[in-house]
Amino acid sequence: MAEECSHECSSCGVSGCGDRTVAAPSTLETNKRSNIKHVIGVVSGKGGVGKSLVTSLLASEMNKRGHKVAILDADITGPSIPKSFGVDSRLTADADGINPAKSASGIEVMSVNLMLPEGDMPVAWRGPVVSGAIKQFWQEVNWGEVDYMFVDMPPGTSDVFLTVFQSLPVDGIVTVSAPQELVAMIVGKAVNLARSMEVPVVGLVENMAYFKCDDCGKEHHIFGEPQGEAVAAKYAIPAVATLPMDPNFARLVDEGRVEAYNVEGALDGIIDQIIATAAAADEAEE
Ligand SMILES: Nc1ncnc2c1ncn2[C@@H]1O[C@H](COP(=O)(O)OP(=O)(O)OP(=O)(O)O)[C@@H](O)[C@H]1O
Repeated sequence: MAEECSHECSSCGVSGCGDRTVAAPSTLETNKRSNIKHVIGVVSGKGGVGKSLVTSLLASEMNKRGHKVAILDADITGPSIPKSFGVDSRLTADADGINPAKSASGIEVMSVNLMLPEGDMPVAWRGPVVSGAIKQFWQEVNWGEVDYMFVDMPPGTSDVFLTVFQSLPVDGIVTVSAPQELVAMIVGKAVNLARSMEVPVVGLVENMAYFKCDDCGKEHHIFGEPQGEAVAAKYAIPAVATLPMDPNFARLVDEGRVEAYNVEGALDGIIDQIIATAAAADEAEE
């Protein structure tokens, strides 16, 4: 404990103090038209590794299993979810709040890009404004009944990361990596931050792990040997998935038809783990 302790643990910089108390996160209420049962954050320690693509695919796979699914695009300054799903309709609102957009298969989507006059307008907001927007998406959108909400997080472990974990009742995170050693190390930062906030890490997706040659069928490890299994073992992550580098991803994202991609069961283990984590959370609440 610091020599002159003010008992203000939240503002104290002394590490390793045995008397530190961590304030329980006070999650925000949603509006009366929302009943969001489970929230899964999709994170990556680094930009451009395919986090938004994985968010879209996880949401689509969960939707295909018959669950009601929504995506909150918390990547406020680099929002790409509406484009992936071909959603560009103007949002409507009523006395209760903003109505989310809906994808072709019925996934609800809320993103700052749906509020801009033009999709290519930049969003150069400072951290607190970004955090405020995410809170508004949670509180002021008429989400309705949602079994699983996926939150596409901004890359890295910024203050927005903390906002989401402190304001939304996140059940677990899925972390996305590409197979470079540095990226794997960065995954560790996101995992450790989530754990320090007592949020379980339910899965690791190693994206762009290989490229399969159309002609000979051989798998080429363009970014080096896959290391998802090793990283998952190191951080005790229960489910691992591997996705190839596939031009069809980029094409379907460009066409706004990400839901049409067939992942051929590659994400089943992670989807199962998300459902198991949600069931455990429900049981603990009862
Ligand atoms: N496995 C893949 N095969 C081919 N293209 C991919 C793959 N994964 C992602 N991409 C493409 O790479 C680009 C970046 O992907 P994405 O936007 O999902 O990354 P991100 O991690 O969310 O980026 P940021 O953190 O900057 O938002 C997109 O154009 C996407 O279509």
